Amino acid sequence: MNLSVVQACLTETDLTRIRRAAEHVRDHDTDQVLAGLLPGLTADERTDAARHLGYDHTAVLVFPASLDGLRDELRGAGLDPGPVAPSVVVRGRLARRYGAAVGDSPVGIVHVPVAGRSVEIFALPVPPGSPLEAVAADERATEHESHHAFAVTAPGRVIPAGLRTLLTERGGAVPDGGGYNNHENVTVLYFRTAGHLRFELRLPGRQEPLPDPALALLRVMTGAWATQAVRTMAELGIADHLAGHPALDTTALATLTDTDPDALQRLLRYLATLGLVTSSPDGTHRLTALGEPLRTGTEHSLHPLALLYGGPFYDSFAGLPYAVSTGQEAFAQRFGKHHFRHFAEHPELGDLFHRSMAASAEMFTPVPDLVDFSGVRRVVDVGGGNGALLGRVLRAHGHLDGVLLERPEALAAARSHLADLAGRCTFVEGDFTDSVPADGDVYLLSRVLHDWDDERCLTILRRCAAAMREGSRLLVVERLLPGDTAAAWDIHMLCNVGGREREEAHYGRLLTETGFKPTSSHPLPLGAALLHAVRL
Ligand SMILES: C[S@@+](CC[C@H](N)C(=O)[O-])C[C@H]1O[C@@H](n2cnc3c(N)ncnc32)[C@H](O)[C@@H]1O
Repeated sequence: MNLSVVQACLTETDLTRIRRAAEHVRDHDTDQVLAGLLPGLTADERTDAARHLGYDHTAVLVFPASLDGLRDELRGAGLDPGPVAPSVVVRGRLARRYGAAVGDSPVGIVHVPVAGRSVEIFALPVPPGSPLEAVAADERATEHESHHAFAVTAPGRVIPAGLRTLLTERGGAVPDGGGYNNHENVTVLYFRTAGHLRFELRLPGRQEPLPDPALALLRVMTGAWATQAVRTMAELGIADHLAGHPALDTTALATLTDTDPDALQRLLRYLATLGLVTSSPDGTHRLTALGEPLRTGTEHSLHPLALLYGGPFYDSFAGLPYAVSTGQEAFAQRFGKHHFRHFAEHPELGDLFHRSMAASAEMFTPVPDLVDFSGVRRVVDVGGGNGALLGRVLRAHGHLDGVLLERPEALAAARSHLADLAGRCTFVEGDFTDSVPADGDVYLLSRVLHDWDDERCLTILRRCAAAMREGSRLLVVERLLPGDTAAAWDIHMLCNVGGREREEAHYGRLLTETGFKPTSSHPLPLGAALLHAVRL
């Protein structure tokens, strides 16, 4: 009987890959590994993350002729390997990738300590001449199993959940499976990065697995269903009914809303998954904090926005591919004209638009205190809408008077909103691309420039500059890129309005080119900012 055993026989290529992994572990700290994997994270975000997780190991899959003698060979290469154990996870992944080719081949796992961390070596035995040589060649080329691993040090669920959100939503990592390992009492979660690298998060104890990426994508894909469910909730006045009658059951709500009880029950079940209502086991429903702004008549009600985004702007959003292909707004293609003209011809839509703009007027709250209005007599609001901003400024500073320039159809809403300021406010019907009222000390341009392309913005700003005295001030309110909110509204501008959201520096260039000096900026609620400029 031949008692000789096949020796491990690591190839020079695999030994080099192991040495490289060891060098990486030795030469990189947590921040550097995070930066390499997720370049989208800011330095501050990496620093925050590194408070709760540490770079733990780097893994590499190698292909010795046999698992026997593997530790000796690694010792011969100057490493100090621990015992070889079977790896069920990597074996399973290889079997799924290569099917029968992997057959019953075992996969070993051995840890080699390096500088307080380790290299995790997976070994799939590939005897000379075996069909697994093709698997080895493919895996060496693709490095599917190579990854870096971080150990989360924070206990509990709150910080691990926050880390997962940071890595996926800010870092762009995509969840790639994982599970609970009861031998080590750790939950291992795998991720892929935009650059096709893999990493692993080792969390203490048993943690909820991340949603399957396909499920997460389905949730994104069906966002239109959520928009329509919210619009239906708004149209039926469900928030008002639930707020007015605590603990309504479906039958009672169906009577109040004149709806089919079964269909209403199904809508409420979906709205509950969106977090807008909660339903008790006794069959009654309640409004949640998220659903609360859908009530009508409250100070910052979002009810009109739910109707606008679920109504005309929803119809035109179906034309987003057209807008992206042509750079033209889809609203005009869908309704035959620019939205300001379309709304002017449909007063009920115009009214809805102005009430919708007022719905986000919360962003104006700090403005009266952020600006020094001493020495100011007149404030001119250019394209002032229903006067939500001008009204706030005039009510906070009794010595000011105001002028509001608007399109004719918008002035009625402004007159009604500013009725209490009648003696102090003048309403001017006009077109800001023709001229702007003179004789103001401070000019407001709130959410106007984002409606237009650069060329039209330059015209509007030139008309302002022409009307303004040297040294008078211009205040611009806009959402600023970069930022998730501005990125979303930028697509809305592209598709529905024909304008765009911009970075602060972009507004700076437009202002400088038209005779202004940008001086400062302040963040406002709802992702907006107040930009100050002086007329030179
Ligand atoms: C997005 S709204 C902003 C309204 C208001 N400033 C605010 O922040 O709530 C833009 C406003 O510009 C007005 N507008 C559009 N074209 C205009 C024009 N050519 N001349 C004057 N106002 C115009 C619209 O009627 C609309 O009220």
